[in-house]
Amino acid sequence: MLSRMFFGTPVQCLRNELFHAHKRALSLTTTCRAQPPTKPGQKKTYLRDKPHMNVGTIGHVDHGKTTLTAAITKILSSEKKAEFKKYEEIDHSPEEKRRGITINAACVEYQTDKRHYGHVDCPGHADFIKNMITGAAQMDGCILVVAATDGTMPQTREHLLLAKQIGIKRIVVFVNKVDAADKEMLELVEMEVRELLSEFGFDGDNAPVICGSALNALNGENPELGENKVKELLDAVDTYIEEPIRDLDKPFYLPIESVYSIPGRGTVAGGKLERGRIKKNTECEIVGYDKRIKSIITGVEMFRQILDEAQAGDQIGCLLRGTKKDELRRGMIIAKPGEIKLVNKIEAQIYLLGKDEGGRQKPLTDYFQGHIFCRTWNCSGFLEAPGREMVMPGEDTKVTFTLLKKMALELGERFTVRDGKQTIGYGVVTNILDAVDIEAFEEGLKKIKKAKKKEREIASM
Ligand SMILES: Nc1nc2c(ncn2[C@@H]2O[C@H](COP(=O)(O)OP(=O)(O)OP(=O)(O)O)[C@@H](O)[C@H]2O)c(=O)[nH]1
Ligand SMILES: [Mg+2]
Repeated sequence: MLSRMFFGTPVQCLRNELFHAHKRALSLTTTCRAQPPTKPGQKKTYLRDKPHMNVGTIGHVDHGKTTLTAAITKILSSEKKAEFKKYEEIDHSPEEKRRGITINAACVEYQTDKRHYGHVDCPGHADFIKNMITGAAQMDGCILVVAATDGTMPQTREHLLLAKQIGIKRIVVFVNKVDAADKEMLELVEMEVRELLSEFGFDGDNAPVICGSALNALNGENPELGENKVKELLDAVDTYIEEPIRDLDKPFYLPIESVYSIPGRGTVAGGKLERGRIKKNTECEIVGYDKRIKSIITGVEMFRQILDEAQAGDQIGCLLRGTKKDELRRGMIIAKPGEIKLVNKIEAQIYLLGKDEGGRQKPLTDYFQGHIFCRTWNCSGFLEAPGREMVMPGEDTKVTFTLLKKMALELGERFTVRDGKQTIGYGVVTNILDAVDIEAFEEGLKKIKKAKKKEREIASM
């Protein structure tokens, strides 16, 4: 039934549309684990015979994350455990840009003997950190790529900080470009990476560090540095990155990562199911950015295959009945109706990064306007630090945040604070406060700012 709804016989063109839409939103690739379709044109059903995990490549710009991702799929494709994804297919295509979606973290699918993986290739440039936050938010563990020719760089640090902040516990390191590096540098780079891991609270002493060449692996050259090292890396990922305990028994909770529409069929929202299970024909509510929208999930898919039941940890697309694409946006949450409280005022403990950690030069004062990034959403808000004149870089303190929109935000959730393009701190929600009227708050704020200006003018007379 579902396959007919998604791909009924009159809709050959929609199959293509869905294929591209999936490629765009979830970049779904292989079908190697699927049960074969029973009728031509029918979609395959996902076969859940191994644990599914989400990993990805992080690291400084140009250190070889996309090359490594392509090399992994190439090597596993020879064992029919992946479909080879060329470098150009993984990197952000003009198609993606033409369709007007933000440059997205690409996701490929592969499997080892032990596990089935969704792998996010995060863009490395600082401008793309916003997308890195949403892409990385889906990972259970990461592969940190560090070029032996450069060693650790500013974005190596920033990605490690974000990885820590979104709760990643274990990281496997791939020291790349060994083919082009001075051999004496290798030991130094390995030491430097281990130190950096420890500095950010990872187990720098025991994290596996594999030194190789993604380019050699991709080009089928020099197997000692290429293919063999990529296999070693995959073994390390299989053994060192632990399977997270999934919250299967809680009500479902799906932060939306991407939204697209299939003409004539409906709207599909994609993302990682954080908690619970979803079956088709489940009632849901889509909440966030001041909105609550009722809908019914009429179909669920993962990697272009139908799911009888999605489980926490799965990277899925949900077909939503009667919901328009324009009503939805990345960052909203699909949840059980009535389950989610919309919040615009919180108390939080924040840590403001010091100057030497890439943070602000100046202290923060009351009513500083920053941007909060949490799960897949981001929203502007005003910070107040009760009882304090200012918060210095390098300090941690209790603050309140008033957000401009009502969002799904829970006690204990972690978030990043950014000032423009700069990450300036991170925090954890310690209390949910009653929602405030934002218009009245902004009016009040104008008056306070005016009064403060006057005070300064009088003081300088
Ligand atoms: N010599 C050598 N070059 C490599 C290796 N891996 C990647 N490169 C080259 O390094 C450049 C950057 O590689 P990418 O894979 O695009 O790097 P990236 O980390 O994905 O870059 P961003 O996504 O822009 O951050 C390309 O020219 C690659 O061909 C390697 O193992 N050896
Ligand atoms: Mg890349």
